[in-house]
Amino acid sequence: MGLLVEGKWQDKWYDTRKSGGRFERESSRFRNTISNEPGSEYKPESGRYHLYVSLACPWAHRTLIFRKLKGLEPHISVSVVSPDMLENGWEFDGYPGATEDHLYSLDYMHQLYTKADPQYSGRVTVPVLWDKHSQSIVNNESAEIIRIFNHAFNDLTGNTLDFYPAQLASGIDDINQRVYDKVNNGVYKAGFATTQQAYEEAVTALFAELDKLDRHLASNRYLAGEQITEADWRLFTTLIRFDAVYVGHFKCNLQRIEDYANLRGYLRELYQYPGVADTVNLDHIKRHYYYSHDSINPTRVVPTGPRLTLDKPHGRGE
Ligand SMILES: N[C@@H](CCC(=O)N[C@@H](CS)C(=O)NCC(=O)O)C(=O)O
Repeated sequence: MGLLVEGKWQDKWYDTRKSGGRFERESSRFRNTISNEPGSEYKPESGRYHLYVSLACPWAHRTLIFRKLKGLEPHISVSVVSPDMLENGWEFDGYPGATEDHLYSLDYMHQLYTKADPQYSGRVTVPVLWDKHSQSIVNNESAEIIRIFNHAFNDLTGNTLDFYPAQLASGIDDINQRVYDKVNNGVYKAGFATTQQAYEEAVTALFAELDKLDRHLASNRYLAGEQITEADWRLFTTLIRFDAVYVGHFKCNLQRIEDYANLRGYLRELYQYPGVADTVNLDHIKRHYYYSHDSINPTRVVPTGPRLTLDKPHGRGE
């Protein structure tokens, strides 16, 4: 675990001293888009782009789901890093279910960042959407990559499924903001807190939001109403990791998703949505967190359980 400083790798854990033990996520640096607009540097073309992901990472997982549901697999290739993120950060080490770096046979993700910008300073995160033509990073912010996947390649794929429809956009944005702050990032704030107070703040806000979402799902099939949207997929990648990792490793243990009357079935339904289960790798998920964060789990022992019920009937149609 570390970061790049002016292009040089340094092995450092998150510094929470200045923020009262609170984990603060750095914003992503590469924020370009892909479009057919005149003057656009990055045009939607088959075979031109490559996605770098970890199957463990909830942010990268969003992009894999959109790649799958939007029919982009034949057009955008993928490399999968090892779940073990150790002193060199994300790497390609032959772990089962991971791949090599299909483009450049690099050993480490930080080498990809310095290929894009030799003076790069900052964290080396996944996902990364890479342009093979200019050999640069198009975007490394998952929230933007899924928006790109949602529409930019529609002419190429003929897939017009829309997970961010204009008439629901402002509602989706509001949900995303709450879910990001309290749930998606909330579990990290709880898990990486280094003071009791910072942990309690995060865990209290997290479960208040989960309670609220569970109540909402008692009378609504999905977060933004009657159709699945981006807001659901963004919540899904945290929920699928929750009982297996966040309850134990990040101490988010007031209750499990399995104990929520509505979130339980909702999670099963999204997991059972055609194609989605193929994007879920629970071995990478458990291994990454329990093995990589040795300041939280110094023995690196990965738990055997829990037994999950993701394939059981979801009952959401009723
Ligand atoms: N805002 C980014 C966050 C991505 C992110 O933080 N990914 C984690 C993995 S789950 C990572 O690569 N962390 C490495 C680090 O922080 O050094 C996004 O959503 O794309």
